[in-house]
Amino acid sequence: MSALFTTGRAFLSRAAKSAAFSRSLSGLPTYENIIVEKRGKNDSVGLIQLNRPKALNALCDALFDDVNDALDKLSEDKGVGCLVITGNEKAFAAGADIKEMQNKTFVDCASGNFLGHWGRVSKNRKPIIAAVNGFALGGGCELAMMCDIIYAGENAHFGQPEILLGTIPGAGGTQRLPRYVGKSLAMEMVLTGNRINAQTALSAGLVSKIFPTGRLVDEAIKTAETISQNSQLIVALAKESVNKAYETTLAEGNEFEKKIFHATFATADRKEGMTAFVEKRKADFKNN
Ligand SMILES: CC(C)=CC(=O)SCCNC(=O)CCNC(=O)[C@H](O)C(C)(C)COP(=O)(O)OP(=O)(O)OC[C@H]1O[C@@H](n2cnc3c(N)ncnc32)[C@H](O)[C@@H]1OP(=O)(O)O
Repeated sequence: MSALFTTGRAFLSRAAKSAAFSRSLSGLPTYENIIVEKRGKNDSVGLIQLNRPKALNALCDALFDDVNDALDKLSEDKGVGCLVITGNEKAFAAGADIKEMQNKTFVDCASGNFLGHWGRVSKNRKPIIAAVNGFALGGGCELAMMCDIIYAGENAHFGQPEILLGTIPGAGGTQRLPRYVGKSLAMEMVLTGNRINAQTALSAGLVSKIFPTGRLVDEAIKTAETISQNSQLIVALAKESVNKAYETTLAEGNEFEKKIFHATFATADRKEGMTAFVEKRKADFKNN
């Protein structure tokens, strides 16, 4: 399988430059601005690599359409249990495409719901890990925060520099960043445009682990593989329940959790998990 992937990768990077939405050797579509592969044991991890290196992966509309389409395809794939989004070693993403935004008017933004389609990332039912090397600025930082777990490479830098462009974060930065790092640091970042490095991001709780730059993606894939071995059904419920903590009161969140917890007892996977423990064997989840 790994030989096929090597071939597939070489093919993808050439194909990605030519026709968008054609089919690759692995059966996944190829895109103009991203590379999509399946990795890990049994192809259980969907890897999306942002691929506009000359523009430091600036998030133009077309790139985000590619990301949304790939997420849809990977979500429909029953063999894929977890997704990883990454960039390259210099940049995860340097933000929304400033050149594309430069001449937009208020009417363009409001009538076209500018950036509205970005929010689909956070609505995906499968868990998503952001593997961030280099710059994660503006929309890049916001994209990482839409994911469920953020791992950073040692050279990662996070920031919300929109203030320096005369605007404010528009894809969740003012809402998610304070929830991750607290009000004071979030305010400092949003009001000054200053960046934080990987170490600060770790101590502030924005990322959960730091890895050497060259190992980051493999480590993210390893965690994604571990998640993929669990019941996809229960993983989706667990993700929904954790995310509730950011959207509701403690009392409502606890109520929601209890209902979901009780609901797991209606699944075959809950029965299998507990039976496997008692029988001292590995659980064989069927996602039902
Ligand atoms: C979501 C919302 C609401 C807002 C946003 O995200 S606004 C954007 C926020 N991001 C930024 O303000 C970062 C902008 N970029 C930079 O400050 C720098 O590029 C850098 C510090 C990340 C890296 O500097 P470096 O000197 O290493 O590289 P550059 O020569 O500046 O860039 C290389 C190449 O990439 C183009 N680039 C970089 N970022 C963007 C961007 N966000 N949009 C469009 N293009 C971008 C840059 O223009 C240059 O290309 P050219 O040489 O062809 O101009």
